[in-house]
Amino acid sequence: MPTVKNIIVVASGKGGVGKSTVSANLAIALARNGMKVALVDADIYGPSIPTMFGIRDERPPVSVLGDKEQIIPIEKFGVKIMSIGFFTKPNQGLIWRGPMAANSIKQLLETTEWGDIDYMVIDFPPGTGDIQLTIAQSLNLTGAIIVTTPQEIALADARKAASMFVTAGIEVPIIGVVENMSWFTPKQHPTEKYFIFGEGGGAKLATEINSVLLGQVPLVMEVGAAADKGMSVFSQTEKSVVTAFEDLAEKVLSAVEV
Ligand SMILES: Nc1ncnc2c1ncn2[C@@H]1O[C@H](COP(=O)(O)OP(=O)(O)OP(=O)(O)O)[C@@H](O)[C@H]1O
Repeated sequence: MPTVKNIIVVASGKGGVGKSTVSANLAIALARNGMKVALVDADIYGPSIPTMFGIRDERPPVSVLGDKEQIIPIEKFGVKIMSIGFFTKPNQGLIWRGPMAANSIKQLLETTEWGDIDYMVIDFPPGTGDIQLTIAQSLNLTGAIIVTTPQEIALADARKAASMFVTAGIEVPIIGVVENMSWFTPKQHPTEKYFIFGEGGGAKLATEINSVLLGQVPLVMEVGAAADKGMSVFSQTEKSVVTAFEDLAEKVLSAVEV
């Protein structure tokens, strides 16, 4: 993909820790900074990006140039989006084996007409399977962001995901760790923080893997509601999450220059 300057993968060990939420809102935040941004949903067995962007029923058009067919990504909130979810029936899971799934992602990336892109964010499936390995080995990745909740069981899996990137032959720099669902602040008690999943886990992981903590995203009910309705968190009244993603984008912009 010669027109794509930087490819950043967002990975986690455990599922459900907020990897897609971080991928989606990081992409939107980078676009709000004037960057040309693409978002690839590589979470092939549970693609949630189309729902999060409210584009689940859309089908990307195909452009034909001579004998070459290219898929045009769907654009929303300033981000060019591609997902295997556009090509599957809702409620129907994929039952592909790893190599087939990995190849379909590769093909999807190669046949999409991206245009000039400053940052491509790839939302990885959780864990360290064939898809992650194939993408890490075949694309020239700029770096990886590890998402975790502060909970020890999430951290244990996040360590494994991080170790994949430092394995010989893969060697993708880890840009940093994002701790999601860091605390909960009830509306009635705006000065209080409840550390539901524990405290300091993201920072601990960052130190262990010789990296940095890029940010902490609080647990906010509207985040889940916005995802279900296909709304950006940036349209919310709850500013703590907006600030968290703006800060994250700033850190990524200074760590990975265009
Ligand atoms: N900070 C947050 N506050 C409230 N809800 C959140 C937050 N982050 C994520 N969620 C919600 O938690 C659920 C899981 O998030 P998400 O889909 O981003 O996780 P994931 O790690 O990508 O999961 P998987 O890879 O297993 O599909 C979603 O319903 C999402 O809206």
